This record gives sequence, C-alpha cells and structure tokens, in this order.
Amino acid sequence: MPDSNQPKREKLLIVEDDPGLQKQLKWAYDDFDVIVAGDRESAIEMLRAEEPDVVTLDLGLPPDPDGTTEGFATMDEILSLKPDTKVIVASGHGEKASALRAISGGAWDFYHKPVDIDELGLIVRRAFHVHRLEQENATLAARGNGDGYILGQIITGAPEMLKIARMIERVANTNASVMLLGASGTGKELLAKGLHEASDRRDQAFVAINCAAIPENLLESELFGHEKGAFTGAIKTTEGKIEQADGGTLFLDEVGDIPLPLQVKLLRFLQERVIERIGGRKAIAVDTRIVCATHQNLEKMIKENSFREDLYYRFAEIVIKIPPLSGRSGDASLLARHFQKKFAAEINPAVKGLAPDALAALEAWHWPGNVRELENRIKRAVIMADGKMIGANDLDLEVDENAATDLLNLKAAREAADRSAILRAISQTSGNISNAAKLLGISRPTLYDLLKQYKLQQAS
Ligand SMILES: Nc1ncnc2c1ncn2[C@@H]1O[C@H](COP(=O)(O)OP(=O)(O)OP(=O)(O)O)[C@@H](O)[C@H]1O
Repeated sequence: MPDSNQPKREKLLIVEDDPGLQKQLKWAYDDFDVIVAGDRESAIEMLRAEEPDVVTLDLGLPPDPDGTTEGFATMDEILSLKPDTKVIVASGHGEKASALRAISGGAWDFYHKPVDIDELGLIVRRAFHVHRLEQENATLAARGNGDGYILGQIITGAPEMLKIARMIERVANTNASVMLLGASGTGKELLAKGLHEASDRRDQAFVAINCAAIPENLLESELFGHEKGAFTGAIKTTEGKIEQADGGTLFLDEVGDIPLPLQVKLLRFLQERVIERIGGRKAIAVDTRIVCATHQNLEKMIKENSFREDLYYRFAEIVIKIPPLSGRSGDASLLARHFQKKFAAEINPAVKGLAPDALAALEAWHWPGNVRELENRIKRAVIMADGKMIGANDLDLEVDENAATDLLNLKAAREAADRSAILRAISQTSGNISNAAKLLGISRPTLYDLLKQYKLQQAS
C-alpha cells in the first residue's frame, strides 16, 4: 500500500549534454526526483519551474562543449536566481583554475570527470543534507529563535551569506590569498576575522590595516616596519603589520589605495615570503596569510595602470563577492533585533524591542550604507526612543518603493508583491494589525498567517 505520509522526494537537476551519461545518472539517483537538462536555456527553465535544491552541472555545455564558458554562465545564472541552490560542478578539463573559479563563484563542490557514481552520490546526498540544515537554520534565525551566527560573530539567516560562509570555511585552511569584494559596511573585516578563526592560524595574530586611512608616506613603515634611525623620528626598531601577523593573518583593507611603489614591495613579499624593514639590511622570513578587501574596481585600475596586474593575481587567488544588505533576505530585521538588544543593554535598558512599523520600515529600506548604517540607525534609535519600543519614526527612514529585481518565477514575484503590500499597510497604520488587515481587505487571522508565512512577525 502506498504510504500517504511519505515525505516529498527531493529534486535534483542534472545539467549534462551527453545523453548516455544523462541516462546513467538518472538511473543512479532513483531515490530523488531527477530532472535533466542538456543546455543552459533548458536548465534555467527547469530551475524556474521546479526549484531544485541541488544541481549537478557539467561545465562543457553547447555551444562550448570543449570549454567552460557556457557551464560557468549557467552556474552564475542559477546562483543569481536561486542563491541557496547547491551547485556541484563537474569538469573533464581537470584544471585547478576551473575548480577555483567554481568555488569562488559559489559552487558547493567540484569533482573531476570521468564520473564515479558512488563518489558523486555522496556529494549529492551531503548537499541535500546541508541544504535542509541551512533552510532550518534560516527559518529559526528569521523567527529570532536561533542565534543566527555564522563564522563566530557574523549574524545572518540569508542563504546568500550562508553560501559565503561555506566558501570561507572551505578556503580557510588553504593558504590561498582571498580577496573580499563588497560595498562599505557589508562586513568584510568581520568575514576576514571569521576566515582567520576558521583556519588553523587561529591561535596566532589577526592584524588589520586600512590602507586608505594611513598617509602614503607612513604606509610603508606601517606594513614593513623600520630599523632604529632609518628616518627622522625612528627612535626605535619597530615591526610592521606583516611581521606582527607572522603565523597568522593580515587583513589589508582598501588595497586599491596602495601607491604603486609600495605595490612592488608587496609583490616581492608575496612571491618570496620575505620582507625587509625600512633601513634594514637583512631579509626576514615571514609566514603571513593575506586576506584583502576593496570597494574599488581593481580591473579598471589595472587598465588605467594604477594597480599592478601581477599583484592583483597574487592577492586574488580566491575572490569572494559580499552581497549588500538589501540582497540578504530577512537580515535587516534579524540584525536590527541583535543591535537593539546590544545597545539597549549598553545604553538604554528601557528599550525592549522594535514595533511592527519599525520592522516594516527596516525591511523596505535599501540600505546604501549596509550593516554599518543599520547599526548606527539602531544605536541612534535606542538613544532617542521615548517609549519601550523603537518606532519607525525613531529610525528616520522613509518607506522605499523597492526597485524590481530579477525574480525566480511567478510564485516568487507574488510573494514579493504580498510582502511589499503588507509592509506598506503595517507602516501606514503605525503597526496596528487590525487596521492593516482592513486596509488590505483581509481578516486579522489571515494577516497573522501571512506575517508568519513571510517571517515578518514582531520581535518579542
Ligand atoms: N553580519 C553581521 N553581523 C553582525 N555585525 C555585522 C555584520 N556585518 C557587519 N557588522 C558590523 O557592521 C560594522 C561594519 O562591518 P565591517 O567593518 O566588517 O564592514 P566592512 O565591509 O569592512 O566596511 P568598510 O569597507 O567600510 O571597511 C561593524 O561594526 C561590524 O561589526
């Protein structure tokens, strides 16, 4: 007798252009609901229609079956439409470069062809397992029940960031240099710290330096140190940041601001792993791992000859792009609750939470200054709040008509429209749920159900 309680089978999308291999893989995964696509277009069509959680992707797809361009274009499109997808990339080319490109582009895992069904089966099953855990974690975090922490101190429930945490964990124990790209306030320094803590260098120093904040003429000495008497004012021998981070990690923020002569000196350090202090004669060996960040367009700077291409490739063995806060579903409320509790404890314990209209305004805002802006706004609101709850007025935000983004499918578009209408109604009625329900033409219980469904509940 068929078991009506049987759980829904998980969906696996196989993107592979070889019909023989398609059949073989389909047969091997008969415990999953397998769908197959032979090229980018049909893969994206199936992603939109079926929303698979795991995808195995052959990099050699038509019209470039012997290269990787079409495969990577498919991977990028999948991850931009549905960032929580676990993409497992297969390549017959077996080059390290493809593996690095895949992982830094957000792939979950990489394996070399020819396919070993058992080995791939393990990877696929683990990917489903981790996807399930991440979904549970995201739900808990959005409800405010889970702690929502990743990599130590980073708070998020968004699949976009969980993907990045996973990438960071994977590269932490390689010695590859990592470049974090993201707008100001997206948490690059916190992620660099997270990478250090996830690596086996965690017991040694984590040293951070912002190259844009230090005058050009002092930056060399800050990085490389100096010997006593090397220049006027050098009254004692001083270690630079690179040496201070020996055995550990150096976070170089705003590398785009490093002047060209110093870029040459840094290149030498990265190639030979030795430094010379200013005024020093001996080469000192250092084992410092570099994580760097910038919000500048280094590729453009290379074209304009203001950044060295060879240094870029030394810095950017792995490039990780950090999404802006507005691209992290549910994180604005989650982080707001965290900062409200933190600042209330430090500054104004009378403030107990965020009113629904405040949460609505937070979710609708586009956050040009990212997490730093959110932190500052909540801090200010905690200081200024009259009552127990922070209201939308305390945040000094206007409800923003969200710019349309590329949505996965009609269901996702409807949900986005529902969320936006609900948030606006709550904001217009200053958080009064009965009035908001009236404004929306639905009953109060229906509105509560929708708040729950879209994870828009009020903080307790
Ligand atoms: N996910 C997060 N969870 C908790 N706090 C965060 C998170 N992201 C950022 N922050 C906090 O926001 C502030 C800005 O973060 P951080 O300095 O890491 O950003 P950044 O990208 O390095 O900024 P910039 O490019 O301007 O230097 C810090 O106070 C940091 O602790």
